[in-house]
Amino acid sequence: SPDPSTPHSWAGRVADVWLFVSVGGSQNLRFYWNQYLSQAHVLVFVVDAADRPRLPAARQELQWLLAEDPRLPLVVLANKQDKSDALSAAELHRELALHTLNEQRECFLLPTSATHAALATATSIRHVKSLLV
Ligand SMILES: Nc1nc2c(ncn2[C@@H]2O[C@H](COP(=O)(O)OP(=O)(O)OP(=O)(O)O)[C@@H](O)[C@H]2O)c(=O)[nH]1
Repeated sequence: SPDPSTPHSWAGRVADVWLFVSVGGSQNLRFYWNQYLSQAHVLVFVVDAADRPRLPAARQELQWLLAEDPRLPLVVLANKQDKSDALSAAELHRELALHTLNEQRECFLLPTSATHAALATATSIRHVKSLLV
């Protein structure tokens, strides 16, 4: 059985458990988003990079969320990269105005795809999730 006096004890590892909470993006759920922020260690914001008409709304929602916590690290996933009309990570960086974030904020922007075909690739959204938690 694990020795609780060692730094690698089972008891120590319990404290490292991560909880990944996926909160829906539909309009009626956005009201609750900020309630998760106070206990969050990182915000993962998944954007449909192929849905150009809704990018201004995504930018606004993201900026509102970030205003709640100036230090919360941010990971933006530029999802649906399998679609030919998807914006690249660089284009999404511009559309979401990520250059306007304060310099203390850690921000990572990653191209992802959540399709079955992408599961085996480096940009699989599942791969990114396993890197994070
Ligand atoms: N082509 C493609 N379709 C995707 C990808 N990710 C999600 N979809 C599709 O997009 C649609 C919406 O996906 P959801 O996962 O329900 O979207 P969501 O925004 O997480 O939904 P909520 O959690 O309710 O906000 C579904 O039909 C998915 O199959 C992707 O990377 N590529």
